[in-house]
Amino acid sequence: MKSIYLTGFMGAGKTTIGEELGKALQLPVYDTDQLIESNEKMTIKEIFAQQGEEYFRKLERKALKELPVQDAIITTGGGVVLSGENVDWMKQNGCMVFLYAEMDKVWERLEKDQTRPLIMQKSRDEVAAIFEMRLPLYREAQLIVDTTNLSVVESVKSVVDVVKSWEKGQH
Ligand SMILES: Nc1ncnc2c1ncn2[C@@H]1O[C@H](COP(=O)(O)OP(=O)(O)O)[C@@H](O)[C@H]1O
Ligand SMILES: O=C(O)C1=C[C@@H](OP(=O)(O)O)[C@@H](O)[C@H](O)C1
Ligand SMILES: [Mg+2]
Repeated sequence: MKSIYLTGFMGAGKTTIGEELGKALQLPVYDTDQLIESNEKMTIKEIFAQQGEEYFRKLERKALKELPVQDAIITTGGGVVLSGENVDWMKQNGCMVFLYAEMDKVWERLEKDQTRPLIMQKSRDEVAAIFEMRLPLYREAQLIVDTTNLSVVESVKSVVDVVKSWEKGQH
């Protein structure tokens, strides 16, 4: 089976839902941010601070391509869609899923977060502008799941359902 790529804005729950999805489908889970942090021996926050966002995006493009395109769950960072090359890669090699959560929900979860450089010290309006700018990029996904009012368990179930029916249509 083709790998499942979870995409969506920061705080949508990609990393959390991906872990549980891996257990449900008995597939290994890889998170691009975690791969980058372990390769670089630095946190995402340190990479942004010391090397800048452009450098991080280069590492992100490389990490995405190193991960298996078969039989895996890949959880991505929210900005992976900023590269059209990444979007093409996910859609051509696997199944790109957009985990949507409303801006209010995202803000509630991340307002106090100190690990995400693009959220830290930003106002709600500034984060909302990034959110709006990215929405059309996430909508490129083959599948969309609205997790705004779902628990992690319910989100996993929804992703399993939509992916299973998508797979049937592939044959
Ligand atoms: N469905 C959910 N319900 C409640 N909290 C959630 C849900 N999904 C994620 N969270 C919480 O939101 C925060 C961000 O989740 P995370 O998985 O890191 O998101 P992402 O990888 O998309 O940025 C975490 O604290 C996580 O526990
Ligand atoms: O949206 C973004 O540009 C980013 C999202 C983060 O991942 P999460 O979406 O898992 O928070 C991480 O890759 C980095 O801080 C940049
Ligand atoms: Mg994450």
